[in-house]
Amino acid sequence: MRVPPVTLLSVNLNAVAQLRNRRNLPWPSVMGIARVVLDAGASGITVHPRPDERHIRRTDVFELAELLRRDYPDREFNIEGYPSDDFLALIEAVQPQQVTLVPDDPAQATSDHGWDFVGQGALLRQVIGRLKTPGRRISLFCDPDAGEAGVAAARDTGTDRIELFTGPYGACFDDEAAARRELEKLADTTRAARGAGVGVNAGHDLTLANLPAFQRAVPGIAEVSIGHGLTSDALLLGFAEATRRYRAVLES
Ligand SMILES: CC(=O)[C@@H](O)[C@H](O)COP(=O)(O)O
Ligand SMILES: NCC(=O)COP(=O)(O)O
Repeated sequence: MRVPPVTLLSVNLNAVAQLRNRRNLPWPSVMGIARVVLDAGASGITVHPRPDERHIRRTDVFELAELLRRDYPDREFNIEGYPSDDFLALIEAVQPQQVTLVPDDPAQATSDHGWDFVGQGALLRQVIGRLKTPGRRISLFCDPDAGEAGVAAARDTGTDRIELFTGPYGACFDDEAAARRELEKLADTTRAARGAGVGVNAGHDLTLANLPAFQRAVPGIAEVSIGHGLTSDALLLGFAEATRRYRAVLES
């Protein structure tokens, strides 16, 4: 598979929506921050609307889709979630360019594992058959140690890409040896995926501190989606500067 020229940055706005939802007020504005990060060069916007609307609301999803379509037609909308009936209907109404399917149950605090591609293969094949259109790619959340067997089972679902779950790597911020071991798993799974013709995205707990080593050790990533870390940096730097710094790492 051809090496992507540069790893793209999709900014996840869940954390911005979560801050807004502390009050029944419209700020910080999810749409306003979307504009700032897109103007600073983000290649797209990611959201993971959860059933309880604890952060991103259904209305945000429609407004962001309209913003991207109207003012940023060259950028992508990536919507993540478990393929419930409500989620599938939302995707069909909004028509994003990428859908990332994640095996979360509704009560889950955050995403913490990838799909069982064998055990849930039938479900995934059926959902992907329904969601995949010429203008839309599908990505499946994937454990870092999926390896060749996992990737082969993922490919059999018909997915275009996998998204590596980088949470365990992010959790090694104070343990270099453990971080190296996580990077090896991520690199092995990426090699296997690319060898099988499956594209690779990555995300969860990536930060300005851990992204450079990830970039060096795991080449060939098409896109990273980053929210929590970038939002934390933006509290100090502002969203435009934070976006530029993440892009600079990805383009170095
Ligand atoms: C699919 C994934 O990796 C998650 O990182 C997700 O987008 C984050 O969800 P929360 O913002 O709800 O923790
Ligand atoms: N798919 C991962 C994502 O969108 C962002 O996760 P995080 O940076 O908020 O951990």
